[in-house]
Amino acid sequence: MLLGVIADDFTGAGDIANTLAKGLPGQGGLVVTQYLGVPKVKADRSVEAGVISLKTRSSPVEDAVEQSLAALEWLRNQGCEQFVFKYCSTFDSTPEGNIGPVAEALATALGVKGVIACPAFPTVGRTVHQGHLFVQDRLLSESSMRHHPLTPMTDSDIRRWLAQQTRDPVGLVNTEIVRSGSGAVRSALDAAAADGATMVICDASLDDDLVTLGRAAAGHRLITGGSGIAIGLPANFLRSGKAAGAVTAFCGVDGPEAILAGSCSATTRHQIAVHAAGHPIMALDIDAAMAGRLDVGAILEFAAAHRGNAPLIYSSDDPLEVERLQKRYGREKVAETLDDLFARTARSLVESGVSRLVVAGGETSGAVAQALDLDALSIGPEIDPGVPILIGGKGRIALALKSGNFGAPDFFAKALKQLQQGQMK
Ligand SMILES: Nc1ncnc2c1ncn2[C@@H]1O[C@H](COP(=O)(O)OP(=O)(O)OP(=O)(O)O)[C@@H](O)[C@H]1O
Ligand SMILES: O=C(O)[C@@H](O)C(=O)CO
Repeated sequence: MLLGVIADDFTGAGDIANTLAKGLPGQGGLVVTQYLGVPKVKADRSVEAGVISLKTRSSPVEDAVEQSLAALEWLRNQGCEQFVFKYCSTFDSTPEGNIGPVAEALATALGVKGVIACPAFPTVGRTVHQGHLFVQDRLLSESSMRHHPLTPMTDSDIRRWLAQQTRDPVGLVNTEIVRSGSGAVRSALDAAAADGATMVICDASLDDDLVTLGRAAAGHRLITGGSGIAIGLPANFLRSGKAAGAVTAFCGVDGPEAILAGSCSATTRHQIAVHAAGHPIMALDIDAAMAGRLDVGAILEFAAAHRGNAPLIYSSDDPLEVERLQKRYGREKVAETLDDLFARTARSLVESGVSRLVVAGGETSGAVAQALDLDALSIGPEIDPGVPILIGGKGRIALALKSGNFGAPDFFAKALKQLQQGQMK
């Protein structure tokens, strides 16, 4: 294994696994495996990039640091020479963490400073200018991320946001330097390190900027960012002859299906509305769930009754209703109860024969994937930007774990079809 990725959520892990497997057009990517949690056994020797999915984005800081260091240790033991800490392209975090504390702990363990921090993912409209993060044509703090249930993003100046979470000062490499080439970026990172910065926000608004950053990162022990930061990394390993690259055949999975949505993002709620126009949907009663009165049996009956017609079960709601529930029961308690509900539902669905499962939301996907005990997933073709088909488990389950904000309006129906049909990549 050459490259090790520590991802702070499960959908983000799939996102970067997809980027590494694809590589640059015409150049190809790496042989990638996505692990669910820190594996207990050694990796297969064929794996060139290992992506460890953690569920640490919203966990207490100390837990996030401990789990990330455990992941680093395992990846080091597999021989990795470079490590990526993958977080969200909308920089999901709170003033306490977890991006800053985890990144500084990894940097200390690896003995490095002047580390790239770049959440940009231009394909889905996330760009960084003078250290400010944009979602399409809006500043992050003016996008729907302002109302995120767990990590409301109220400051677009991610240098200032990150500085609240870090011990060391945070540096900036702006667009002018990035457009001057990888040599200029390397010098700027060295200068920031000499000034004491561990984390250095790097501007990027085009894939070409990310390719430049990727080239500048060749030989760096640690890189941090969204999946975009990985665009240029496979080429470094292919160019040096260390990696042979990936050619993978993928066959679809034919079997019963279900869709679970816990994301409350505007994108997911729109996708649910589009799906509802032609398919059965079931809204979960959160008050009943909080009172322990929500029966998984009723969800299974709904899924079984609508087998073949893409049944969707969701908790997703608008910001006002989310706020009401969080005020009434407490944010953590709601998240814990819904994670548990989705986990039990997914396990029962798979036990009842479901073998194609689409899940919306990083926390929700984490709860589901952990409940299914899948260990390692292979990466299939991309459904929409940032969302690959994933295959795993003894019974061969096909999954699409969708980040809350990703996917076209008709994502749910399209994903189920692609999980079934498969295609060569
Ligand atoms: N009706 C609801 N009321 C309150 N909270 C909810 C409701 N439905 C879901 N939630 C909470 O919202 C959170 C959604 O997080 P999740 O990571 O699954 O989606 P997301 O943040 O949109 O996705 P991503 O992390 O991929 O961007 C979960 O913690 C879930 O418990
Ligand atoms: O970077 C992103 O936006 C996604 O991969 C993600 O992490 C959402 O959970």
